[in-house]
Amino acid sequence: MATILNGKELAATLRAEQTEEIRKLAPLAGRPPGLGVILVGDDPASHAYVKNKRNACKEAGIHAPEINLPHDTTRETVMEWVDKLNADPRIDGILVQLPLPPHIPKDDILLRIDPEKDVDGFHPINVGRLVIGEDTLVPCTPTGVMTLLSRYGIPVKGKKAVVLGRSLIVGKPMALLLLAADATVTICHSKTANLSEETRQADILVAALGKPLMITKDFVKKGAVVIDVGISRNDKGKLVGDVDFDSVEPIASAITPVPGGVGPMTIATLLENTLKAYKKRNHLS
Ligand SMILES: NC(=O)C1=CN([C@@H]2O[C@H](COP(=O)(O)OP(=O)(O)OC[C@H]3O[C@@H](n4cnc5c(N)ncnc54)[C@H](OP(=O)(O)O)[C@@H]3O)[C@@H](O)[C@H]2O)C=CC1
Ligand SMILES: Nc1nc(=O)c2c([nH]1)NC[C@@H]1CN(c3ccc(C(=O)N[C@@H](CCC(=O)O)C(=O)O)cc3)C=[N+]21
Repeated sequence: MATILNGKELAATLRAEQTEEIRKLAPLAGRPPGLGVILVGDDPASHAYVKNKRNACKEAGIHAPEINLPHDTTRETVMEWVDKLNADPRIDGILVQLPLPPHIPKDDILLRIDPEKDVDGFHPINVGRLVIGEDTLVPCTPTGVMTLLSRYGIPVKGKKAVVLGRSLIVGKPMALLLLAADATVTICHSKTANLSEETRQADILVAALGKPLMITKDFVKKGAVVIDVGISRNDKGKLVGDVDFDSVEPIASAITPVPGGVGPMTIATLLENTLKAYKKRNHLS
């Protein structure tokens, strides 16, 4: 019987802490924190994420204007909106929802965001700072995973961690954070020769593939900690992760559910990063 790592519950606890902190800081700064969100097109998964963010910001007292742009918006228009949010003194964080439509080059947009407002941690300056080991804004999902591990008292130092996936948004920063926490880290991807041979070595296994239920018990060492980042919808429209929870849970020592695991921690961390940028910009401790 594995410990279920309840991200939903922990995220609610973190949000309560954030709400309290914002209540104390807003009078000192003369305004609440601000998070500007740019959403291009009408990808339903993106809208669901934005809706959850909206509710979390409202609850915590974060000013969170949303810029909804049609699918056929030009690169220049998105750039102009980024410039406006960069220049807006009430805005501490900027999030451009990914994926962008194919005609808008993602790298150009991410490069335009002021690194001090880059609450997603995707700007090359912030990626570089993370690699160097400087304190900076770090991508929300992997940071949320580290918070989940630490709040549940799961040791990372000296453990063998295997990360499945190497994206900018999850896999790569996840591997860097585990490395910074003194794990021995292996990163696997679609060209990895023998995936289950690698994953069966893992004390901590993080799946961020986007392949529904691919990770069965055959990929998992007994007693491993299993973190499921994947979010897909099955044919009934239900959310499922990359991990086959029913087969893996009996042999794992701890495991995250989907939904209710990593997803809510991503949103709690987005608020945390917004708070971090707000405090820095206002010279509050
Ligand atoms: N819970 C949350 O808060 C979040 C969840 N997600 C979810 O996490 C998942 C991953 O997202 P993201 O990182 O953006 O996805 P990407 O598609 O950008 O990356 C997927 C990675 O998995 C690798 N991969 C795919 N198939 C296989 C395979 N069969 N064997 C080995 N490696 C494979 C790819 O390898 P290669 O590089 O070789 O192509 C790639 O590195 C998605 O389900 C997404 O919805 C994402 C962000 C936040
Ligand atoms: N610039 C940018 N930054 C991101 O961080 C980013 C992004 N673009 N694009 C899309 C992915 C995906 N992502 C999710 C975060 C939380 C949930 C989440 O809260 N999930 C809930 C359930 C949500 C529901 O019920 O629909 C859960 O897992 O329990 C889902 C998905 C962030 N991403």
